[in-house]
Amino acid sequence: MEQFIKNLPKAELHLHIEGSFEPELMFKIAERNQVKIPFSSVEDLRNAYQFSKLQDFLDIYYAGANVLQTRQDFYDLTWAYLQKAHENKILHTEIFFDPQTHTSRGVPFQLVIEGIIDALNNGRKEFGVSSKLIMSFLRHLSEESAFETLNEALPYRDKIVAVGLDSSEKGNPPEKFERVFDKARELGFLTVAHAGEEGPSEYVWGALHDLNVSRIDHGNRSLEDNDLVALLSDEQVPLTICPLSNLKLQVVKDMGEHPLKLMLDKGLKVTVNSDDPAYFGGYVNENYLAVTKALQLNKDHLYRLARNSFESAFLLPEEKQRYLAILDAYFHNSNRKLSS
Ligand SMILES: Nc1ncnc2[nH]cnc12
Ligand SMILES: [Zn+2]
Repeated sequence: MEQFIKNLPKAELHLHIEGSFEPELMFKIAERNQVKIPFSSVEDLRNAYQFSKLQDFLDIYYAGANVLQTRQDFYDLTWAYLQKAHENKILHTEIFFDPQTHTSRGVPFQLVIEGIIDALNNGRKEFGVSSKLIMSFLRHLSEESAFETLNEALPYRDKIVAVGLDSSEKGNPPEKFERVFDKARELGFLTVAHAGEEGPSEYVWGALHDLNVSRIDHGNRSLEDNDLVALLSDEQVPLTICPLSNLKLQVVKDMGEHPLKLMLDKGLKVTVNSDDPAYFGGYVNENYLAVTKALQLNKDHLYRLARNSFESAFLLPEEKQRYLAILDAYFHNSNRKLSS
């Protein structure tokens, strides 16, 4: 099964580029920029990655991002992820970036996005990995700050497919950003939002109704509301599920209790993603493998998850068809080998 997952063609739809910042690269860039990290070694830093809730992680994640200062830094960060993506048989990836994490420290928006875009272009050229960029607003900050960020993005309108919403969920409901999301949609951006990770199922309703999202990031707590489950299933709203993230942030206590299989059984459009792989112990294949082992998933489940990932991507219908044909060929070939 490990081999089947390793070579399974897939898309990744929930990946924070700042969350792919591996300690080794963090130390290298810190040295280059002459910034001090309050840890004596890579191991020391990794040992600090013990979280009991989302906020524990966010505190260390924002501290780590402080090291990033130049266009080259953002290039190196994104390039390192794309190499992992290619190794994980990701054919298409949709990457979140959090501009406010950087602009609030005086790092210009332009330098952040241009470093990322350079690497994405190179990933397309070197690996054939296609990509989209999603600009995420930090929900613990104000509506005004989100509007400022949206304005800064305007020169890059054609490079950003969607806006998203992340950071501290509890106490920062989707409706806080209703007007910014209205404006973003008016400007032609698609919308997504983190909802129902730690926050209640009401936030998933809010993301759907107030922010008009095309996908829900996480959405685990949707299961607490049967009417919501019915709507998500009827409308086939994609959920970008992140199993290792859920375990590390104690959204689930044990992988055996992860609701992913239940969600599939309820007809929800579930995808598997890595969220912040440098902090949560694995890239997308490790996420597939962890749920496969803990929930006894079979190849049909895995095919369904990979299929959902392409179907839920912000790609043109003909691009999706091309990827789905690659996936189908892989799946049929692997079944043929099995029966011969
Ligand atoms: N899992 C997560 N939830 C909310 N905000 C995030 N930012 C990065 N990862 C996140
Ligand atoms: Zn996330």
